[in-house]
Amino acid sequence: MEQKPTACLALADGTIFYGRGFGATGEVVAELVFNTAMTGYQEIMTDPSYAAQVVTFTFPHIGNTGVTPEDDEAPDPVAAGIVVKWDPTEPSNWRAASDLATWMERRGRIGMGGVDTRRLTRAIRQQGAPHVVLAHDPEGRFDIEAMVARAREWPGLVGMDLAREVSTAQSYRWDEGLWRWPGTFGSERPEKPLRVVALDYGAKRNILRSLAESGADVTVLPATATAEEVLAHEPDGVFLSNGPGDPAATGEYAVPMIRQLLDRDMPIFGICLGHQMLALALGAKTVKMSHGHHGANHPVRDKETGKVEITSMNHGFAVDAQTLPEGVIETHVSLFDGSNCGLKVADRPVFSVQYHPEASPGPQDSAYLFERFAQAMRERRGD
Ligand SMILES: NC(=O)CC[C@H](N)C(=O)O
Repeated sequence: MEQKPTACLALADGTIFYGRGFGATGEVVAELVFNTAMTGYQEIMTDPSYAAQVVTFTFPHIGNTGVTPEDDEAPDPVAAGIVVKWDPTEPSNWRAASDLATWMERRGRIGMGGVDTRRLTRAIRQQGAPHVVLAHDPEGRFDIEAMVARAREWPGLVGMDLAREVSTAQSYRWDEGLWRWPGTFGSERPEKPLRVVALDYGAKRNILRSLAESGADVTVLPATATAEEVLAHEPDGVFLSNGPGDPAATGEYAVPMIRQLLDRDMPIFGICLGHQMLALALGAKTVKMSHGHHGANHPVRDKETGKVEITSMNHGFAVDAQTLPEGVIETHVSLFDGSNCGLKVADRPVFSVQYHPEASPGPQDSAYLFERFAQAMRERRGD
């Protein structure tokens, strides 16, 4: 006998997908994106950049390795829900502290299995990332009309400021301990660590970890910190993190703050949302992409060396390279669609990338960027 569907995904254009629910019950409205990574579902779901987004994975087996707190990029999953091909099975992994469905249930995240994710991904590619309602009800009661209407009425991510919502409320020192993640200088702290202020717009832990591994003492400040508050820490450099939502919607706090930092000779490094906000502060514009880039094997060309990096990506907005002002150089481009993937300010230690060099999940080709930032700070300090 056919099982009654216990989960339902309604797209704003009226397309309906049915499946089996797992994780939490309830309903969420969000943007739907597809991610092509074959591993790293936990890092993806806990990446705060996925706020207000439901993720469908093109890889069919999600949940096989369970979840472990060590792989969290934030204390809780942030993606609004996930849609997968096969129902998650019992994990087969000695590191697993929980299975995916139980973890999602405890943390209020909805999952839906048994979906033709190829068809769904094709729909996303054709129409752009759609607005959707994802619902899980063990009784299988779905008010389809109301769900479609809710998806239609949802305003979407353009103009949505989410960075300050997911940011830390209090400043803190990143102190996970290098003994746990020995990096380029082993388990020893450097004698005179570089002082980095990291603005948290939804920062992933592995970015803070990577900064620490490159020899930095990292202080994390809330998204709305002022330039005075940043400079009060006497940093050797300032890091602008990844994060959710529309970069242009941070124009009231982040962009003017970054402009003030640019007036100093301060080394600045930005990743993803940080890259986009830096571009805005420099006078460029950002645009919403059709369905964005979400995966762990995106090729990017370094325009200066010609070298190709395989990168991890997660973004739905992009910097419009045509709008970069004089003196700001495009350093990296996507080999998928030619979109901007990096910039630097000529003759200044200010640079940023659209992709994720912290490789969590994903390849480590771009780890050199953390060292480049450290080098820029050492030079400025005269080490
Ligand atoms: N990972 C990120 O920082 C994403 C940046 C921005 N929210 C975007 O979708 O483009």
